[in-house]
Amino acid sequence: MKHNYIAGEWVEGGPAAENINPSDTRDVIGLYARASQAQALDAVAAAHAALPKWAASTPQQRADVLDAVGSEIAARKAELADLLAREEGKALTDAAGEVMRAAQIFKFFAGEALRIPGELLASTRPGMSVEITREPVGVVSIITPWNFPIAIPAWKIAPALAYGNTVVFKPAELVPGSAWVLAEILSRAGLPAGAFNLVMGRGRDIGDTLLGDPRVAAVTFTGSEATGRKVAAACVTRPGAMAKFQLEMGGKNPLVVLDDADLDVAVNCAINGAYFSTGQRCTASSRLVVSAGIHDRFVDAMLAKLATLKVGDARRAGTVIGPVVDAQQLEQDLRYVAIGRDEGATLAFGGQALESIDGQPGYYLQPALFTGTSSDMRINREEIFGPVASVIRVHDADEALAVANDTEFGLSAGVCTTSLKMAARFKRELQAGMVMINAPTAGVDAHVPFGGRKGSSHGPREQGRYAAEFYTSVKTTYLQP
Ligand SMILES: NC(=O)C1=CN([C@@H]2O[C@H](COP(=O)(O)OP(=O)(O)OC[C@H]3O[C@@H](n4cnc5c(N)ncnc54)[C@H](OP(=O)(O)O)[C@@H]3O)[C@@H](O)[C@H]2O)C=CC1
Ligand SMILES: O=C(O)CCC(=O)C(=O)O
Repeated sequence: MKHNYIAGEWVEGGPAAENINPSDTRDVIGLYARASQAQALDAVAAAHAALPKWAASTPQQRADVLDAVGSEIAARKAELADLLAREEGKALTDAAGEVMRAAQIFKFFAGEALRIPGELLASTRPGMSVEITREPVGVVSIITPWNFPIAIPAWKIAPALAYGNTVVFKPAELVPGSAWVLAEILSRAGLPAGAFNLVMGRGRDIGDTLLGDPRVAAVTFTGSEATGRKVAAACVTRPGAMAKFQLEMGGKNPLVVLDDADLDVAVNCAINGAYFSTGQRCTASSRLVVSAGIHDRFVDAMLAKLATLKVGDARRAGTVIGPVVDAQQLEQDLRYVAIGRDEGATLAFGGQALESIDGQPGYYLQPALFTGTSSDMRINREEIFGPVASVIRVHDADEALAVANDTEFGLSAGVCTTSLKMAARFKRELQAGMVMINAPTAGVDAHVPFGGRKGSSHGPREQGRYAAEFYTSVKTTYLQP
């Protein structure tokens, strides 16, 4: 059994949870401990005790730790990609890309640790100077979802440590394997005991401690909107000081295809954005907003391409779309397929669950495409989080923009066009944190800000040097010599 890592020790105890392979549900990857509330409290206490030491570490010490972690992840790319594909169901090539992204994120923040910025300004008062510096926030609780089992933990843990904070990390219950390996790598990287702690276990069991303990100064969360709201409420209603918090939640991301788009580019963007990683990305293009002049050609080309996408075991060569992550998510996807039909949308492709492929029982779903949909349908308003996308036909660019922005979310939005003028207009007017022009709405660079507007995100951006806004506390010092 794999144990939790608290105060520099692998701590035995607690019930075990099975980690199941969604491509073959007979395959138990391993047993992982579920932390108790007492263990979560121990982890918070350990992070709190380690804070003075790690906060006082030099930029070079921090850079060395993060660089070593990045190097080891990269060196073990094939092994970690295989584990990730096996526990989450992402196709192996996508899993390998995610592992390398995690390695690059640690390397990036190794560099950032060496250039923590400050400012020196003249005061408005004679003889006075004003210095602006950044200090660690303190103990950070990191709560991550199952859909990016190593990249999302990396883009929260690496900046937290780079800026001198200590960490209590709770991965999603469904994917403890990648998190455990990451913790094992961190445990040998040169951190003081307690600076990094892993508590696997269910959010509903240990969440209260990770959010409510007054020694936790900040909480960073990625997951569903419903849980995000609970996290926010707990951070502001707890006794004593409120916790600083950052939330990355859902998306209902539009990809607009205008009449002048290059058809191949548009179809490739839509297929990648809507279906790769089994559509289980908060940046997925779940709404394809297509103008009338290209609509029929686009739909025909999508149907032809969909027929070529191989659904199967995530680790088998040739698989493009792996299984859905678990039975509950599959049920949710199928429920939305039924809702779409009931709402009068045409199911133009897929949407059927396949109980097994090549004799392997798994959570397989044929990617689904709805046509003839409208913006007010539930399938176009609620996050489905599976390989299910809808086409919304519009008359022109004005209507496309109105429909694209007609959502309570605002994470990513794309447009396919060959017109520079249209590209500039959509860049300006799309209400989203990230705009993709002739590129899929999903799949982002590791060194630039990530995050959204409206109901998708709350708090400062993640990633790139913008991560400093969340993981540091600004101090303004007035100095009169
Ligand atoms: N936008 C995004 O990036 C994502 C969106 N989703 C959406 O969320 C739906 C449900 O997926 P799910 O994984 O259950 O997402 P959740 O939002 O429930 O889980 C995200 C993380 O929060 C933890 N958590 C759950 N409850 C609490 C709590 N009360 N206090 C503290 N932490 C908590 C979870 O732990 P545990 O795993 O133990 O429950 C997990 O680590 C999906 O169907 C999808 O629609 C899911 C993943 C990512
Ligand atoms: O699209 C990406 O590269 C990142 C998506 C993501 O972070 C998410 O789905 O949670």
